[in-house]
Amino acid sequence: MKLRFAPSPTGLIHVGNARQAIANALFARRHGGTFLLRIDDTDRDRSREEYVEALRTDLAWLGLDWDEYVRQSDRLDRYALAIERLKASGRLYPCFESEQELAAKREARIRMRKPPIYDRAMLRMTPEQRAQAEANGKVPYWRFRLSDSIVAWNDLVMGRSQVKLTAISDPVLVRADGTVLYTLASVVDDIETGITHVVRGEDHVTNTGVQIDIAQALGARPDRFAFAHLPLLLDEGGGKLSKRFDGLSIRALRQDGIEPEAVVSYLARLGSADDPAPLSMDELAAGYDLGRVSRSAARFDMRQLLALNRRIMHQTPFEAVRARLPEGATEAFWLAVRGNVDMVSELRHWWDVVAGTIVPPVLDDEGEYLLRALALLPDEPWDAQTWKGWTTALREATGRTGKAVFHPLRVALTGEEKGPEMRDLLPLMGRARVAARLRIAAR
Ligand SMILES: Nc1ncnc2c1ncn2[C@@H]1O[C@H](COP(=O)(O)OP(=O)(O)OP(=O)(O)O)[C@@H](O)[C@H]1O
Repeated sequence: MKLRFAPSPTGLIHVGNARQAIANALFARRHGGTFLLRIDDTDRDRSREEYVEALRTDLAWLGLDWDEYVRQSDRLDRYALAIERLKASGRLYPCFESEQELAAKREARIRMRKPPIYDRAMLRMTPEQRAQAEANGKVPYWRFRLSDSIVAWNDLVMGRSQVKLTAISDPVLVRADGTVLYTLASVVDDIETGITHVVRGEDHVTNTGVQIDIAQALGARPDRFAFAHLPLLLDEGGGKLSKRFDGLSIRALRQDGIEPEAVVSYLARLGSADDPAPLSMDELAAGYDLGRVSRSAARFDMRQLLALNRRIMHQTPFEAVRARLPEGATEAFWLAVRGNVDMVSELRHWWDVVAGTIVPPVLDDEGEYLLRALALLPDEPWDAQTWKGWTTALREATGRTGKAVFHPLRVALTGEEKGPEMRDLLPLMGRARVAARLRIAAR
């Protein structure tokens, strides 16, 4: 078994693209198959080297290792052979119509209530007419003559699927400048690199019908590939994701401080019969089943991702995050705060609370209480019992109970209404810092 993820390097990959990469990687891992990363860079105008690097980095960050790596731009000679073969069998035919001519024909067909597909006029061109066109300086581009048939397959996600080829224009596979289009390059690669399962987005369903036809024209058996089309992922407003707006790019999530395990766990199960849970790649792969993926579009929900991220951080040991913590942060700090933040990037604030400077609020009505608290502040050394001892003494001295005891202290010392246990924060702050903040807040 062999699978591939085949992105075009035309922008930063987003969560929708990543969902396909994860589906391929997990399916391959589940069945002991091979996972190939293929860079579909035949479109020279839109492909950029920096995006090739970016997608390798982003996939590696997600923990998706590939067993093989292929670039379409390295395989142009293979496509040239396939082009010759299709020309020789008469399946590729030269075309000379300009964009304007095609647009005019389309409009005419719409007026005549005919489907606006290519009319195959060039297929009926005589050799003399072709010679005449070339003598006039025209260079042909090449279309593939589709079969007059319905192509059907058992989709591993969508179930029985079919594409009626007579309802589609014969696709252009070679441009006038001789460069090959993705539609052909992809088939040649899938055949020659031994791909068995093509798992990709629903946007490719029509392509699949066409590509099965091309594969057969190149000598492949009709059942050469198994197909799975996953529904597209939409943004929170139900809009389309795009590589050109990088709000939901993998890069942006990484820079925001989200854990890769959270992204993978979330995307692996989003829009499936299984609830997202914080699981390792092996655990996810063990139960991965394309049959459990829903057939309708799924929406990306940042709150769900953050909830998962929080759960993952809660389980993460100090050593695993150490390098990403603020400089000087200790294990005690990590254990105190990890259950109270959605992302590692929020830790900066809590590090300032315990080891740096914050601007504590002035608590107008609590001045007297805070000064009492200052007077009762125990001497160091401090430990996890210090908070209890201090607040018990305060309760007895002031007659206060419940929230009225703790809340003014929390706000004065952290500047926040909520947060990690004060019991854990207090020893990290130390007496001098606590005393200074009480004085400021009491003013
Ligand atoms: N919103 C989406 N949800 C799920 N999968 C998607 C989404 N958009 C693209 N894909 C899938 O991502 C994979 C990589 O495709 P590709 O690199 O062509 O992405 P693309 O976002 O469509 O980019 P481009 O605009 O450059 O064509 C394909 O399997 C494609 O079906």
